Amino acid sequence: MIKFTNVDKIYGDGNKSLDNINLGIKQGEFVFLVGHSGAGKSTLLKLLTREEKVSSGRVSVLGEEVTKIKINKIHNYRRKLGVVFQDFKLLQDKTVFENVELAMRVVGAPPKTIKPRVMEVLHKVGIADKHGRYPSELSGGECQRVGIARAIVNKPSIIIADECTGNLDIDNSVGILNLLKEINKENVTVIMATHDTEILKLFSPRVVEVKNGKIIRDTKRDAYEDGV
Ligand SMILES: Nc1ncnc2c1ncn2[C@@H]1O[C@H](COP(=O)(O)OP(=O)(O)OP(=O)(O)O)[C@@H](O)[C@H]1O
Repeated sequence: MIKFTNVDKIYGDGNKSLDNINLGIKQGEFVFLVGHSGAGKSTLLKLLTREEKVSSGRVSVLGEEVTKIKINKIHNYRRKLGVVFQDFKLLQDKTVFENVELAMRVVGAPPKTIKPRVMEVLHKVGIADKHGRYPSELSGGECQRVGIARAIVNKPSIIIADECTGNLDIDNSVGILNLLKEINKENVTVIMATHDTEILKLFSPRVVEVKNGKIIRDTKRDAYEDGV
């Protein structure tokens, strides 16, 4: 469960980037976050990852109040999240396998579990045959598959994807979306910020629209008002 309660975010310039956000997301939901550039989508996601802190209000994730997590405990909290980036953020001097492997090493996974798990997720995202390649030897769609493999390898409860199809053509975007849908079936919450209205037509998840820091549309709000 993710819950934003009366959340405001004001950056140093004094403008309200988020204005009284109230939003509840149940475990296992797939939510598209949409809105024009500068609407506040990334800011909302950064409050979840604790890259930014709220100015007022509360954000709770999986029973934890995110703003209250001490700095030395943030890495533990972030293990519950898998983050997928628009620009992939792969290490160029490491192979596909090594990029995903590193995500397991940094959380101290038992060494003998690493290889089988990395290969398992590379199979899942359809890129196992390219495990020895470097990112420069992959297409954009393939790079994003590696990005997703890295995000899921530690079995997060929540996937946060900020414009993760932003650098891809429509075919590759559909492939990535289908992959996220598959992952979502395993009760992983997926929150995906996107500009891409074509993608929204492909299936009907919950759509939350942000404008000038406020939620102006939530296709499932009625259904959730009582529960959250
Ligand atoms: N670090 C920052 N310092 C000051 N203002 C910021 C900062 N980050 C974002 N903003 C402002 O907050 C508002 C919301 O930005 P945000 O990046 O959340 O929008 P967005 O909806 O993700 O846009 P885009 O689709 O272009 O990525 C904008 O007015 C932006 O200029």
